[in-house]
Amino acid sequence: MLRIAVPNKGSLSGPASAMLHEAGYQQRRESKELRIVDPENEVEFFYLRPRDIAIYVSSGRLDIGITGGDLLVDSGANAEEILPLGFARSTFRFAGKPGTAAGIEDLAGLTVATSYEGIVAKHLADHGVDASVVHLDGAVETAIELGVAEVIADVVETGTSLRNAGLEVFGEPIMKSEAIVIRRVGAEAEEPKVQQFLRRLQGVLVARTYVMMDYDCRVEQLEKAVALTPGLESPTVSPLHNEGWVAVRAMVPSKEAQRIMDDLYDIGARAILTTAIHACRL
Ligand SMILES: Nc1ncnc2c1ncn2[C@@H]1O[C@H](COP(=O)(O)OP(=O)(O)OP(=O)(O)O)[C@@H](O)[C@H]1O
Ligand SMILES: O=P(O)(O)OC[C@H]1O[C@H](OP(=O)(O)OP(=O)(O)O)[C@H](O)[C@@H]1O
Ligand SMILES: [Mg+2]
Repeated sequence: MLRIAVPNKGSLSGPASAMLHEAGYQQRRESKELRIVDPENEVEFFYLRPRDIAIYVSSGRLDIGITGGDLLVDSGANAEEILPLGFARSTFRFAGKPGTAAGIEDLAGLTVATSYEGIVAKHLADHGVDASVVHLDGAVETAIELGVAEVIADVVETGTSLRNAGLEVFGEPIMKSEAIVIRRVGAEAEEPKVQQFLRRLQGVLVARTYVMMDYDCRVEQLEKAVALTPGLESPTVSPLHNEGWVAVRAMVPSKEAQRIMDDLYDIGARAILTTAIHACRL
C-alpha cells in the first residue's frame, strides 16, 4: 500500500485534498482525521503538519508527500521534488520598514525574524552576511513593530500582510515556491504505484490547464489552422461530408482558448467549440 503525507492545515491543505479527490482518491471527511485508508486505490493518507512532511518522507516511512517547495528547503530533509502542483505559489522575501535596507549586503549586524530559519540562515551564509536570525512561529510581520527584529523574511503572495504592517520588500527574492510532490532522495524511481499516482496528478493538472477545441475548416486553411492548434502530440483531422472541409480536434491551453478561437475564425474556421476535459492520462 502506498503511504502518502498530505498537509493537515494551512494554505496547502484544502487545495492538496481537492487535487487528490479530483484524481480519484478518497479524502478525509473531517479535519480531525489523522489518517485514512483508500482500499480501492491501495493508498493510505496521513494528514500531517506541512512543515513535518519532508522529515517523514526523508525517513522512508512514508513513500510520498505533498508540501511547499520552501518548506522542503527549510527542513533540510533528504527529500526531493518530483512533481510541481501549481498551487500555493509564493515568493520568499526580505522586508522591513522603508529605508531599512536595500539588499542583503545591508543586513550585517541586524536581526532577521522568520519562521523559515533554515532558508534564511543558509541564504545569509551563502552571501557571506553576518546577521542574527530569530525564529518565530508565525505573524512575523509584527516582529519589527515590537522590536524583536529590524527585518523579516517571510512568504509573500499578494503583499497584503506586508502592506498592512507598513513594510516593504527589498533585495532579490530569496526563493520561489509552490506546492510539490516529494520523495526520499534515492528512492526507487520506477516504482509502478508511485508512477501511477504521479500520472493521476498530472492528469488533473492537464485537465485544469487545457480545454478540448473542435472546429471545421477548409482544407486550404488546414496548415494555418494546425499551426494555431498544434495540440500536445498532433491534432486529429477527420474528413467532413462536405468536400473540401475537415474537422479538427486538439487540446489548447485554457488561458489562450479565446484568442485562438478569434484567430481560427479570422482564417475562416467555423463551428469552433471548446469543451472541458474532466480527466486525462497523457
Ligand atoms: N498566502 C499564501 N499564499 C500562497 N501560499 C502560501 C501562503 N501562505 C503560505 N503559503 C505556502 O503554504 C506553505 C506554508 O504552509 P503552512 O501550513 O505553514 O501555511 P500557513 O497558512 O502559514 O499555516 P500555519 O497557520 O500553520 O502557519 C508554504 O509552502 C507557503 O509558501
Ligand atoms: O502576501 P500575502 O497574500 O499577504 O500572504 C503572505 C502571508 O500569508 C502567510 O501568513 P499566514 O496567514 O499563514 O499566517 P502566519 O504568518 O501565522 O503563518 C505568510 O506567512 C504571510 O504572512
Ligand atoms: Mg503560515
